[in-house]
Amino acid sequence: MKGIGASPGIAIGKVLVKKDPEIKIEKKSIENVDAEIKRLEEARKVSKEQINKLYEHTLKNIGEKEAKIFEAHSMILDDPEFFGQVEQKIKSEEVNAEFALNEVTNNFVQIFESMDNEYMKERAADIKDVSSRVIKQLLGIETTDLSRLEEEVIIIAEDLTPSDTAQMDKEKVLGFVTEIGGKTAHSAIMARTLEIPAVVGVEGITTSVKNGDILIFDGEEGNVIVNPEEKVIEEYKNKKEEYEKFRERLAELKGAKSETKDGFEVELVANIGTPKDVDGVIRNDGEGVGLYRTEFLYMDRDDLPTEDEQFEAYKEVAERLEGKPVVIRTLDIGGDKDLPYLELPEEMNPFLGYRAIRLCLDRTDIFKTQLRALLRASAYGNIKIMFPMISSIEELRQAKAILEEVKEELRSENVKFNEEIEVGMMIEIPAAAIMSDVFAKEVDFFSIGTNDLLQYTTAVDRGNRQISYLYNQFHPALLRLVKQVIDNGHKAGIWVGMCGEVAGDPKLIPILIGMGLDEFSMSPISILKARWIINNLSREEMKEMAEKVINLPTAEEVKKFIEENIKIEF
Ligand SMILES: C=C(OP(=O)(O)O)C(=O)O
Ligand SMILES: [Mg+2]
Repeated sequence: MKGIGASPGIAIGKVLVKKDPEIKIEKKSIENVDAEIKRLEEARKVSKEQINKLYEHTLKNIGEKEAKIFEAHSMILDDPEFFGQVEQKIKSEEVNAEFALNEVTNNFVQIFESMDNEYMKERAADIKDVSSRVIKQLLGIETTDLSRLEEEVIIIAEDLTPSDTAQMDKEKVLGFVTEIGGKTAHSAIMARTLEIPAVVGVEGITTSVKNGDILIFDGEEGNVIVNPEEKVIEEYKNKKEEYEKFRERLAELKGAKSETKDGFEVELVANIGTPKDVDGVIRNDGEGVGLYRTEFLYMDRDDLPTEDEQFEAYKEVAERLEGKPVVIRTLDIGGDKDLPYLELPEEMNPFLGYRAIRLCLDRTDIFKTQLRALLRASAYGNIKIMFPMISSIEELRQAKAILEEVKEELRSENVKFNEEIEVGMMIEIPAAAIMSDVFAKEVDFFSIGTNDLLQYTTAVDRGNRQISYLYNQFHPALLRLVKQVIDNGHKAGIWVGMCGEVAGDPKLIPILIGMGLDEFSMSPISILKARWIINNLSREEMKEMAEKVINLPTAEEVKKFIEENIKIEF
């Protein structure tokens, strides 16, 4: 089977299908009401222990914010109103506990879901989650608990939610394969951060394998082989060994310069989502952070993060990077990244809607709080501020004006910050790329966001599997825009980086070197390989290659040209 390679590495092992079993709840009349209530109490107690363990595991391995979800679950389990109603039903109707619990759950869920409020709808999901945990306990149904695995496995699932990936026991999970998702899906980004091999977008995988089957997959190529012959297993074992040797060789590049054979030096930096991801940046010798996606600070919680909470997170990253550059992007919410508690209106075209800088310029309370936190943290390291989704000069000027207001506020309060802080913008909307000569005069740097720039340039939804064949990073239209942005930036004397997935694409890195890109920002796990590639290139030769490539008519031809003409021996 074939999917999209989402996180490099080869996995060989036993399958564990993460499927939630079908739950059938029958109504039964019972004679001993007290015994039934006791049975419910018992199931609640075990569920409580499970949730506490999940909380501890998440707190220790992921973070406080991610653990909060289990705190909420625990509170539901302790809710006297909710469980009081369940007991009442068992008593008055003399019915079994699972039936009573299910009925009460349905009532609550219906009420919450009918409210025109995203936040309450989310709470309905929490209640369902907790209730189904207790019901499974009552029925003796086992579910796959990804944080407590008995043996090493490859996880197969329809999709993995952030809390699934958060719970995973990295020691036992050899990798995962999902039906849903593309290279930029949350689960894919998470896999790369955890450095676990993964393939996404494999249609039909959950029904074609069963627990205990042997599976092989290649997280780079996206190949998945079910129950392979001994010969194939041997072949992949060798491949895996080679890959591991390759990673060891790459490890020797720690501390080396990121420069071409003819001395063109670039910066190889990392994309991160949380302060915890800095571990991976340091482990992989990142030369800084080129994109800190601050959305995650705002997600999976019930209210906005305070200025101090944000300050602590930004400061931690800046300090741990010890003076290396840290580009922090202001809130890029909306599109596929929802914040239920903001109660954003439903939109026909969320990717073209009220989001990112548009939302921030409207909700200046949210924006200013973040800018205050960013500026305060800038006193502790080399922070640069970056605005997402800029489509017009007016937006950029407005954002900068608000930043100036906040600076003035801090000055009047005698709060220290870096007066020289660099301010840049993402180039991820075609209008910004086309106008980059104008924008370049008003910012300190550009960072090209190819994930969105490709989506908007080709009008192809980056997450839609049905048309994913059209979402092609080799599209010459994208490459022409990239070249134009780099040239315009350089003409105005500013540096140009890239933080979309293209920056870490082994086939396109040589072309970007040819175009003169200054900074490459990617998943930490891709950094050393990128350094290897760059160390083996000649800038002069790549200049010519880039020239040729942007004059080819199709993505297919671009890819073929690169494969045939740029050979890098690993
Ligand atoms: C880096 C980008 O931002 P995000 O993936 O967070 O939209 C991009 O659009 O390329
Ligand atoms: Mg983007």
